[in-house]
Formats: sequence, structure tokens, C-alpha cells
Amino acid sequence: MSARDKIESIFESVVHRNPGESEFHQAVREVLDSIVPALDKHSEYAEAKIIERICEPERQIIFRVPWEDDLGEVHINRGFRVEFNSALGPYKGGLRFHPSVYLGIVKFLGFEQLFKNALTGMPIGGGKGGSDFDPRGRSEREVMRFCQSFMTELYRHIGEYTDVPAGDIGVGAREIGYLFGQYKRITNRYESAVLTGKGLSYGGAQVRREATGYGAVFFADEMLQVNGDSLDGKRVVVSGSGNVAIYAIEKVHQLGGTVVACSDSSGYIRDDRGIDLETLKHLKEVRRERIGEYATARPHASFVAGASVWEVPCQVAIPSATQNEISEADAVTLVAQGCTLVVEGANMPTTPQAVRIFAEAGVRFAPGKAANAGGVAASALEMQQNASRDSWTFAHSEQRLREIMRDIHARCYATAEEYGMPGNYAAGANIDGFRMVAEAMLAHGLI
Ligand SMILES: NC(=O)C1=CN([C@@H]2O[C@H](COP(=O)(O)OP(=O)(O)OC[C@H]3O[C@@H](n4cnc5c(N)ncnc54)[C@H](O)[C@@H]3O)[C@@H](O)[C@H]2O)C=CC1
Ligand SMILES: O=C(O)CCC(=O)C(=O)O
Repeated sequence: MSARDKIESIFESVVHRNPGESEFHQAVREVLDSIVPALDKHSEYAEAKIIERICEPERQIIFRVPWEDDLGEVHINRGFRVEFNSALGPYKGGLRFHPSVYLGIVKFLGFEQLFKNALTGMPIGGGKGGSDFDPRGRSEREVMRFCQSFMTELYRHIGEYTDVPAGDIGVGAREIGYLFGQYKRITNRYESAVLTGKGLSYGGAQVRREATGYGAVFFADEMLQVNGDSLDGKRVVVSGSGNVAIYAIEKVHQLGGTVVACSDSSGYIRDDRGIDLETLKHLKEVRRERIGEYATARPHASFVAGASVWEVPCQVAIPSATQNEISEADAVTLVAQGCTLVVEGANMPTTPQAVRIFAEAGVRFAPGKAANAGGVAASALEMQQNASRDSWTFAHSEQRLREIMRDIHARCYATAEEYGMPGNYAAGANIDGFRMVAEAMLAHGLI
């Protein structure tokens, strides 16, 4: 059987065994399609059924999360942790709290995480978790009670050497604090490296908060430098206005570009003078308001309700909100309006149809598993500091992040060249990440 036929048959089986999990199917399809050339070179991977094993999570945990709101009403949510693959180290990956969360989303994120973590070169396996809990509109105490209930089940599955969760959509420093407090209370252990993204006062690391956004922009900068170009003077659009988006905007501005629009699920704001970060941070990090409030604070800016931020003309797009947020129509608009570089801050924000439009138009494209790997890499640095009871300065941590992103860029670039697909960062990232995991799995035998 040819490598291509083998891939088709494995994919068919993945769809059959995981019905209704469209995001997981999409993520698997994308990776399998691009690793065909690596399978042609390495027949040992097929013989050991490495791909079939990679597509099957090592462990999937689903649990009940009961909690009480401020009025005394009882709510039941569903919690998940998918421990995808531990070939390279303890499972590592964030927790997402959002009403859309179900097993298929957690599995797509865990699958992506596995290759992303490999690309960082750090000793971390892949996992992801979360809940269909919606923190929006909930009081501090409700969020705390939910986190405590979630950890009351999760604690038995995680640990510094087992599985180390962190944040993702809806889970930031506040939630990590409550989760950490409950873990400490239940286990009677001050196990700092059981979670990352902690506050700086209790074992958190400098630059973890900024790392995903900064890292994506460092990656964009590397891609531009290959062509003797830079972000200086570029007009940029960043979707979302959460953790990744805010620090992507900050770094674009530090490198001389101007971010003219960002969004949330209610619509987008446009500010041709450049997004004012003090206003945005206060709005989103302190007051947790909707994005439209920005235009109240900055009257020259406009708020467009319910529309796609990709209608705002830009040269560089950094999607940093959620999966499948750039549709085929958005991609056509971006290309028509002069966008030449797309760097994924979010996980799988570009639909396969949009990826094809970008490829046909010669738009340079960086996949999330490479471009947003700065977050998890900084988490691994946080684990390193926790293990050595150390704490690094901001400048040193940012320098390490910059080096890691440069290295990931170089690996993706070189692998794409090696396989005869120069400039194809998606193929480079998938093949390089896959090879790392496959080699470790071969070394460990049939487990
Ligand atoms: N936080 C991290 O370190 C990392 C996050 N990511 C990915 O980056 C993306 C953003 O995550 P965070 O910034 O951490 O989350 P966040 O919760 O801080 O922010 C999410 C943002 O996306 C917006 N959003 C969510 N759903 C949306 C929708 N359907 N339409 C428009 N906007 C929507 C929210 O309004 C918010 O502004 C996610 O795809 C996440 O998986 C990837 C790597 C690491
Ligand atoms: O920092 C981490 O462990 C996880 C980050 C994450 O969830 C991601 O890279 O998508």
C-alpha cells in the first residue's frame, strides 16, 4: 500500500472511531496530509503503526463538575482532560472554559499540542482539557467555586511528572490561582510545577503572560526577515482581544507596526491611529467588558457589531481568537485588500478552504502549532524555574523566548526545504513535530 493510501485508510478509521468530532477530524486530516513524504522516507513508522497510535489519545477523562451559583442554584458542567501523548514528557497543555467545549474540541487541541510541544524542543508531551462552563457574566465567587469543583476531580490525574495544565480561552491567571489553591489544599503539597501560568507571587514566571502573543510576533518577524523585510511600518489586524491578542498587539507596536483593529465575539473595533493598549488592557483585563466599550473611551475609533474583523484592510493578519475564524470569504477579502502574511496566534483559526486561498495567492502562512508555541515554551521555562526554585528576570525570559521562536522558525523552514516544499511552514511544522514524536515512540517500544 502506498503512503498516501495508508493515510486515507487511517483517516477513514479516525472518522469512524470518533464520530461527530469535526474539529478533531480537521486537525488530523491537516497533519496526515502533510506527513506523506516523511512516511515515504521512513517505512519503520508504518510498520510500528506510529500514526494509528498517535491518533488515539493515551487517556481521555470526562467528569461531572457540580457547583452552586450565588443564588444557591445548582449547576452541572462537564469537565475534560485528554492526555494525548507522553512520548516526549509529561502531558502539557491548557484548559479551556467556554460553552462550545466538547470532546471533539479538546481532542483537536490536544492533537495539535502534541506536535507544537515537540517543535519547542522542550521535554513536554501533549494534552488539553477544559469544560463547557461559561465564565462570562459569572461573579468572582462563582468562578472560584467552579474552579474548586473542577480541581476536586482533576487533581487525581495531574502532577509535575504526569500532566501539567495551564490556561487557554476563558482560563487566565485568576482561574489558575483558584485551581492551584484547591490542588494545594486537597493534596497538602506545594507542588509548584503542577500548573503553569501562575501569578508571579506564587511560582509564576516572567513573560508567561506575554509569551504566546509575543512569540507569534517574533515568528512573523523571522518570516519577514527571510525576505529582508520587517514589521516596521506595517498595518496589522489582530483578531480577539484576550491574552494572545493583547500581547501580540503590544509586540507589533514595539517592533514598529500598527495594529488598527481587534475584536471579540460581539464584533470588532477599528482605530486607525493604532489600538491604545492601556485602554484595551483596562477594558479586557480589569473590567472584563465587551470590545464596543473601547469606542466609548476612544471616540475617534469605531465599533462594528457582529461583523468580521477581516474586512479591515491590512498587510499582516494575526488571528488570535478561536478555531475556524477565517472563512474562505474572509481569506478572499484579505488577499484582495493586500494581506501578504498570516500568522496564527490562535489554534487552527484558518479553515482549510482559507489556507488554500492563501496558498494560491502566494500569501505566506504560519500555522499555530509553530507560531503560537511561545506560550507553551514559556510554560516549560516556568516548570524549569519551579524545579530549580529559581526565578528569572523579564529580560532574560524574553530573550529565551525569542531564541526559542527563532529556533522553531528555523526548524520549520529547513524541514520544508528538505522535503522540497520551500516556504511551506505548515508542512515543515507537521513533519518536524511528527518526526520528533515518532522517534521517541519507536524508542519506547509498543506501549
Ligand atoms: N493563552 C495561551 O497561552 C495560548 C492560547 N492559544 C490559543 O489562542 C486563542 C486565544 O486564546 P486566549 O487569548 O488565551 O483566550 P482568551 O480567553 O484570553 O481570549 C479569547 C478571545 O477570543 C475571543 N473569541 C472567542 N470566541 C470567539 C468567537 N467565536 N468569535 C470572535 N472572537 C472570539 C474572545 O472574545 C476573546 O477576546 C485560542 O485559540 C487558544 O487556544 C494558543 C497557544 C497558547
Ligand atoms: O502553556 C501551556 O501549557 C499550554 C498552552 C496551550 O494551551 C496552547 O499552546 O495551546
